[in-house]
Amino acid sequence: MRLQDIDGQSLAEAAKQVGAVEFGGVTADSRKVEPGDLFVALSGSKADGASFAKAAADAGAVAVLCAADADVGSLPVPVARVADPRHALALIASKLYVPQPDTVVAVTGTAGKTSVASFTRQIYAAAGLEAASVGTTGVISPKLTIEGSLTTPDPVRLHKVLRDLARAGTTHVAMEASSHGLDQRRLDGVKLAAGAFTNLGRDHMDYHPTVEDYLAAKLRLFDSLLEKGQPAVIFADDAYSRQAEEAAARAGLDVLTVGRKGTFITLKRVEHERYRQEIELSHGGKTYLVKLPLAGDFQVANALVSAALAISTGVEPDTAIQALEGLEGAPGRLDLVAHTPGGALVYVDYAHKPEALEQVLLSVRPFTTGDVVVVFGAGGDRDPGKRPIMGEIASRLADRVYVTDDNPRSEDPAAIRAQIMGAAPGATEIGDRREAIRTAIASLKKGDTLIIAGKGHETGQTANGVTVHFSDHEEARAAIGEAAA
Ligand SMILES: CC(=O)N[C@H]1[C@@H](OP(=O)(O)OP(=O)(O)OC[C@H]2O[C@@H](n3ccc(=O)[nH]c3=O)[C@H](O)[C@@H]2O)O[C@H](CO)[C@@H](O)[C@@H]1O[C@H](C)C(=O)N[C@@H](C)C(=O)N[C@H](CCC(=O)O)C(=O)O
Ligand SMILES: Nc1ncnc2c1ncn2[C@@H]1O[C@H](COP(=O)(O)OP(=O)(O)OP(=O)(O)O)[C@@H](O)[C@H]1O
Ligand SMILES: N[C@H](CCC[C@H](N)C(=O)O)C(=O)O
Ligand SMILES: [Mg+2]
Repeated sequence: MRLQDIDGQSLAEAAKQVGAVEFGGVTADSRKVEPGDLFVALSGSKADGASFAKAAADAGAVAVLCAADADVGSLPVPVARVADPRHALALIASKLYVPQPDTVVAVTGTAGKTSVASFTRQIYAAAGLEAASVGTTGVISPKLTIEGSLTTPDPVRLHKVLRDLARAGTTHVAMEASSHGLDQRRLDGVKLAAGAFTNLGRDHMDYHPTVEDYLAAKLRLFDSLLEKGQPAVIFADDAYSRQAEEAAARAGLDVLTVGRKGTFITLKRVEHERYRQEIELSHGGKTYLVKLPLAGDFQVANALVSAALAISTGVEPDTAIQALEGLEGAPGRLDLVAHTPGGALVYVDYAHKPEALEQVLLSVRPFTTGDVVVVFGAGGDRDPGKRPIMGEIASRLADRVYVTDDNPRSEDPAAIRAQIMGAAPGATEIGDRREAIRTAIASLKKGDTLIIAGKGHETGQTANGVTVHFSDHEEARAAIGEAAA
């Protein structure tokens, strides 16, 4: 491929600068260059790709693409300069690694992305379509499963995954659009059929300087990635729904709102049962009664967003809504691990940010006849501001609180716990997560509900650069066995 083969103004000038150089692949990582590749130098949070341009050329890169002001030194290969190298990288990857599945939808929001991507995949599958989801828990499809790493993979990996899925016969993909992914242009170049917004809360304040910046990154999905007239599904009952609706309307999208205030799918009534909920909703002038086999108010929101994404991309409304009755929760999202022999419920959940913790604790209260108990911590090298907020939420909404370690990464675990404990009067501090889970489980009485929050599907715990195997599911089951023995 040559740069001049790629349509679009953004690369026209660069194409002139490198001439008719042919490249067979593209990468932004000098360590992954294969002979014949185009190397794109990105200025990142830790390193400046420009300083690796020489190494890339030495490894066989045939040309280098970089920012207008990048200092790549003198190189034996042609150099092209563009205003937005991350956008260029994504665009080039999208042209090189083809085809893409016919229908790709993306969901953004602080919480619910993994769940919505999973539910939408399940609805497509129930409609008889070959479907996949791509996100925090990896790539999930009938033919290709890849363990997760980033929520939104880098553009080169993403486009290779989309190509592999398409080649394997996948026609429908639901993917997560993280704020990092949107900000870093990882999804530019994906031909999207629809987008969705779930909610906005506190997250990633170590990356985004302000909440406005964080919201703006999320809204790139609507104002930069979708095309006029395409569906924008918006959960209508969040504090930021209005802003999302306005942005989508300004971009000329087809705004479809869901929720109690929603007009595309209107939520009329919810009745909580222990592990499931009965919901009444209306769509297109018809009323539906759905038995949603999941606990948690927030799962109703996620289910409605997913149904709307499926309907707006061609699934029959009756089929999409009927499919909600068969949904399975995404792994580690309010995941019922066990009933203890003593009559308590134990859930593993991925709430690692304030609003998620608040939602999950509120969600289990209606069916908890005893105490709500929570075990949680906070990850190191991530926004420290959320720690006291989560401490306050836990002590306000749970009856017993155990503060423990999450993934301390490079931080001192005791210092992280102290920041939570300072805002959680009455909480018990147990650094060792295994011991915290055991102590919490041993304390359970009939009717209690325990939430082990923060790590969800994760199977490792990272401290001081070392990751050891650790699964909240396994630990909870082992502790229940021990308590019963
Ligand atoms: C802060 C952040 O998002 N960083 C991501 C970003 O790195 P970066 O662009 O800042 O890269 P950098 O390390 O500074 O290096 C700059 C450039 O030099 C290149 N380089 C570097 C070294 C070398 O020897 N040669 C070389 O060419 C790098 O490949 C890169 O192109 O781009 C990289 C490639 O795509 C990502 O792997 C990396 O994710 C890091 C590992 C990460 O932890 N990201 C997290 C925070 C993240 O993205 N999370 C979101 C949201 C999660 C959620 O809420 O669900 C996600 O989507 O997963
Ligand atoms: N719609 C929602 N509103 C509020 N909280 C939610 C919602 N959906 C899920 N949660 C909470 O957030 C946690 C993570 O959910 P999920 O993985 O679906 O979201 P996500 O946006 O993909 O999160 P992450 O960015 O961490 O991957 C759940 O375990 C639950 O505690
Ligand atoms: N995608 C999120 C996941 C956090 C999960 C939590 N267990 C933690 O380690 O902080 C992040 O990397 O910030
Ligand atoms: Mg996710």
